[in-house]
Amino acid sequence: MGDLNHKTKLGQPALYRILDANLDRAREGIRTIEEWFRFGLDNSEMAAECKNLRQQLAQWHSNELRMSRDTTTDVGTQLSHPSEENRESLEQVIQVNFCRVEEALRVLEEYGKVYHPNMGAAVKQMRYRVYTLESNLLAYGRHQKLQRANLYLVTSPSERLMSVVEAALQGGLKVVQYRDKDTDDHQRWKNARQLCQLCHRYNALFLVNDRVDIAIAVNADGVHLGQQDLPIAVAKQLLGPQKIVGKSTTNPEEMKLAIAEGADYIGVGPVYATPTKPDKQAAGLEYVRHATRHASVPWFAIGGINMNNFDDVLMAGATRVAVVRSLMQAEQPTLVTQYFLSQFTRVQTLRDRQIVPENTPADFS
Ligand SMILES: Cc1ncc(COP(=O)(O)OP(=O)(O)O)c(N)n1
Ligand SMILES: Cc1ncsc1CCOP(=O)(O)O
Ligand SMILES: [Mg+2]
Repeated sequence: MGDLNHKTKLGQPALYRILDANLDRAREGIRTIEEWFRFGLDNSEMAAECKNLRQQLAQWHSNELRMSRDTTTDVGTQLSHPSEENRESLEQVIQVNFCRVEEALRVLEEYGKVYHPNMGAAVKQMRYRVYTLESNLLAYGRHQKLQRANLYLVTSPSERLMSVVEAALQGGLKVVQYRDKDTDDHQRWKNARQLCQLCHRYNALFLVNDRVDIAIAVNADGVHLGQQDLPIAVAKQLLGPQKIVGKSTTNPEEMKLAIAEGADYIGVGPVYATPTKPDKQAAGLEYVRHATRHASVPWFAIGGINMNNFDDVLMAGATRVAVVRSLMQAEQPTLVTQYFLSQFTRVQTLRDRQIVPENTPADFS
């Protein structure tokens, strides 16, 4: 094992060099993450937390530790892995830097215990704060994706399940819900796992209908609950606060309650009668107009929506729509997705030019 307190060529203990290198590593990693919070996300709260962590680390970075640095004799400076040279996306940059910071903090925590009686505990606290920051970032990213999504595919059992979903994702779809009332749990779990991986490959959200347990098992982005399912608070307790919980509503009272209970988004419908939910009465465009005026969370008009009546739903004020058959039964799901998305862009352009008023249903009757 060698002499643990042996001196380096410059007469400094190895411990100092380890602490110095890892304080640098942690601070650099946090700075990299901080820049993204500040310039990429415009999130001052998360940027401030990074700054605070950096400042706390700086307090441990004493002159005696800095003086121990000797890069010329550091055998580690020559060691690099090809994967360190390539970054495929900004997301990967952030992920890699979180790993780097967490590793460096773990090293500081362990060796810090030898250096100063308070260092191990202080760094441990910081490590947990970094974990919290990471999970807040994940939650923030999920909610951003939800905010930006216009089109939502709710699946139905199909032999073409994976290929239809992938085709829609290729068309730009950003939210998918796995809904399957017929299959056994083992197959449900397998489908959900495969769909979850597929959606994440396309940077899309993946939610599970009704089943919190399956959502947890496959690490889905969240769950969609109906009026008869678990309460939102219970689902959030099980899933964790960073996941998305959506709720179906069919009338203004259910909408008010779902929002008060903390739904991250709501389904508004069925707008039209639909064979996908034969026992539900249509709520009509009137309910869409109500949502346009009163919903304070993202909401998706759902039920019987297709390419023919889509414009009516948009003109009633919907800016987000969920469909089952229109995509699941489409011969060319990519093209249908692109069509729906292009119509959202068209109407948004009209709204921006104030040809169609913002958040007010256009009355064309
Ligand atoms: C986006 C969205 N909105 C509404 C529903 C319907 O949910 P629910 O009322 O629980 O009915 P089932 O889908 O479980 O039959 C939904 N799934 N998604
Ligand atoms: C799940 C659900 N919830 C309200 S309507 C509906 C089904 C919508 O299916 P489709 O888009 O095929 O009419
Ligand atoms: Mg349900």
